[in-house]
Amino acid sequence: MARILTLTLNPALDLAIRVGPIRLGEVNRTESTRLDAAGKGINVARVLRDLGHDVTVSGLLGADNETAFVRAFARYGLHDAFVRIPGESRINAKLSEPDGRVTDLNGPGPLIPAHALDMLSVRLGPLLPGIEAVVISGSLPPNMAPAQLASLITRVRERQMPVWLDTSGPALLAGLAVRPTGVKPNETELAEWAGHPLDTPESRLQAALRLNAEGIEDVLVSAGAEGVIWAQRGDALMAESPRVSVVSTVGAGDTLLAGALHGVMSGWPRERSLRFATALAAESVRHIGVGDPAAGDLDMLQAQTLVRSLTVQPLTGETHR
Ligand SMILES: Nc1ncnc2c1ncn2[C@@H]1O[C@H](COP(=O)(O)OP(=O)(O)OP(=O)(O)O)[C@@H](O)[C@H]1O
Ligand SMILES: O=P(O)(O)OC[C@@]1(O)O[C@H](CO)[C@@H](O)[C@@H]1O
Repeated sequence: MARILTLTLNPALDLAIRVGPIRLGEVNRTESTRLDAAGKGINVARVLRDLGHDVTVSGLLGADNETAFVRAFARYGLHDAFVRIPGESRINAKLSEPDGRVTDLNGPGPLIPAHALDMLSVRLGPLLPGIEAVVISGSLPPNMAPAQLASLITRVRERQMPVWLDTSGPALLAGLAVRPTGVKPNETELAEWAGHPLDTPESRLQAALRLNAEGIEDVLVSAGAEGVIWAQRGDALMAESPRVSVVSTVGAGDTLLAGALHGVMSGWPRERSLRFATALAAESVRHIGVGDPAAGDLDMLQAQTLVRSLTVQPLTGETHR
């Protein structure tokens, strides 16, 4: 199994709230609430660890409310290489309604001190030589410039190490410009890069292929219940998700990325990796939290996941299914 590092620059405590149909402006009684150490890179790490990898988590963690994170790292078997910064990591509220609608209220996170990224570099220096893949996931702290993310990616790439990126907005644009090995935008995030809506599989495919052509080897575009496109060096596969009843989609994208990377690191054919990742992501939406590789019906979910090739005509980019 592989040694993998995930970086979460702006982790969060996720407050998952299950509630009946929300009545805005009124008192709503919730069905359940729970608070978990999260943030995209930490979620990815949990799934990879459950899949048997040796996973180190790093990034920038607020020292004042670190206890829940430290306990979670111990419980999940993750090596803690987070740099502590003053203040508290944010709390993100996730409201799940009975019809499957999920509303995310994500905080900005704490401001980071001027020397925080230097401290992170120092921390990562001795770690990186033993690492086989790096995942950088989630938003940036409010005072971290997208260019600083780009230089972090570049420094890791200079060590010939694969870097997978999952972020959004200006950070995604800056990250894409320096060509990580792989990216996992959802359709909204990719649309920001493309500059127009990507509401059909065809438009998502075209955008993914453009990224391949610009030098990003693996482009995994998630589109919720509509499934996933995985474009690799101009050759694309599409997976249709199995139907499941939705409790919370929070962490589905992280589960998908972890499942795909697991396939890559295990040397599986891409079709197998995509089927596995898509089924595991569907498993995750049935409950709060990331996907569980030990779920008893994962094989059945995989059998219900349709993967097909999208045959690409190189010059026009026209597709035939
Ligand atoms: N309703 C659903 N039914 C089945 N599978 C789903 C559903 N919603 C999401 N998934 C699976 O999870 C994957 C990731 O979901 P989505 O596109 O919402 O990612 P995301 O926006 O990055 O999520 P997040 O940032 O909350 O982790 C989808 O491509 C799909 O495989
Ligand atoms: O605000 P960001 O960093 O973009 O996303 C943070 C977040 O929504 O992503 C995870 C789900 O993917 C959650 O655990 C977490 O709250």
